[in-house]
Amino acid sequence: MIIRVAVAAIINQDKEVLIAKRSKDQHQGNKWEFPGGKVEANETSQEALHREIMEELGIDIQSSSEMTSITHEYIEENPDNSKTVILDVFDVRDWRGEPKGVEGQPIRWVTVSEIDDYEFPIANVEIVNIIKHL
Ligand SMILES: Nc1nc2c([nH]c(=O)n2[C@@H]2O[C@H](COP(=O)(O)OP(=O)(O)OP(=O)(O)O)[C@@H](O)[C@H]2O)c(=O)[nH]1
Ligand SMILES: [Mg+2]
Repeated sequence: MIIRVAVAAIINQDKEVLIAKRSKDQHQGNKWEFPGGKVEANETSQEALHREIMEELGIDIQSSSEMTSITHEYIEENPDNSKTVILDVFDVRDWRGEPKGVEGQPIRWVTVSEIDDYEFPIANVEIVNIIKHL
């Protein structure tokens, strides 16, 4: 199974990035993530980004730019549960509204020097590296 995912590196004027905690029942549960979700059929990654960020954080992205795209294969003990994710990552600096954990998920603004204190899915290593060097 291959799934395409649109994710946002939302960066504020203090150069902090917004992270959210995945619930324990989700894939890669209890880890921190960059908000976003699966791209649906008949939707571009950017459209999915805007939709997911409104659903999860209640903010309206005004502009976004492509940051990177990462392909990662999660291999599970049960091969039926293995999946390849393609993360289309966007740099977001401009939005309307105040981000909230609409789905009850904890959210946090973190600085580059704090980011290593948080555990992310392995596929996110490259994203974290890019953010550190912005
Ligand atoms: N949102 C998000 N998903 C990530 C990240 N890194 C990463 O490997 N993923 C993987 O991407 C996949 C899809 O993300 P998701 O669970 O947010 O999808 P979604 O919002 O549509 O969720 P849903 O299926 O509950 O409706 C998951 O398997 C998740 O583990 C990340 O930083 N952010
Ligand atoms: Mg999601």
